[in-house]
Amino acid sequence: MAWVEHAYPDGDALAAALARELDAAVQAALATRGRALLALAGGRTPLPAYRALARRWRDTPGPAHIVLIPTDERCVPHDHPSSNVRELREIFGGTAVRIEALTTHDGDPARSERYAAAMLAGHKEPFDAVVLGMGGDAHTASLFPNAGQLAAGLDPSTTLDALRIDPDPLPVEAPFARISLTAARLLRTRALHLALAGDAKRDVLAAAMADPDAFERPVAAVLHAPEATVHIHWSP
Ligand SMILES: O=C1O[C@H](COP(=O)(O)O)[C@@H](O)[C@H](O)[C@H]1O
Repeated sequence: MAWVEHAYPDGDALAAALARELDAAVQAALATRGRALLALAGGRTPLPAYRALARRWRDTPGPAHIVLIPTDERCVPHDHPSSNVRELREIFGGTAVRIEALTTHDGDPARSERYAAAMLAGHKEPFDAVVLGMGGDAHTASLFPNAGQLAAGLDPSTTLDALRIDPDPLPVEAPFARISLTAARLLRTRALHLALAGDAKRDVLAAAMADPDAFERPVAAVLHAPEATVHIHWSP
């Protein structure tokens, strides 16, 4: 386990730096393997970085063979305001990337869980980069503390790439079942970034750094994973 902490004066600086990191990971993957695979968190914090990345890719022709997968998704229809895949499709519109959903178009949780398993079976290679966010309750992706499926989502030896998670209680701002990549799948990556903003989240992060109990604070599962180097990007 290792952490590299990057503090920025503001969200714009965080976005620019994270976009540069992701672009570099993608360009290296394209140069060596001819394709790139990223997993991208939902939520508000990383969106400016994705917009900066999309601008780069619109300005530079030819970044094809790039696949983007959400780290987690709310079980809502794809045109719903809370849909992470809708957000990614809007942001990366006009670029040559392919965006895979973790859910069926109608967002049905049971069908979506099966759909995600089948889709991810076609993407078994390590991610070139993963971007995680973190909630105020220390959830990451949709690995929520207290969810009935959390143990399965945290199991380091699981063969599952993704699973349904029912947050308990449901978050008021997005009260939906989720499909989340498992911690094991998230950790199968060449680069791991955690983006967060504000003093409150910095305090939650500090608690998770000090205590490896991932049932209490699921983000601890990646912070304390034996082989992982987590790049932590923070701005006020
Ligand atoms: O529910 C979610 O929240 C977290 C954090 O989001 P933010 O808006 O506080 O940045 C996010 O990482 C996760 O992907 C998302 O589904």
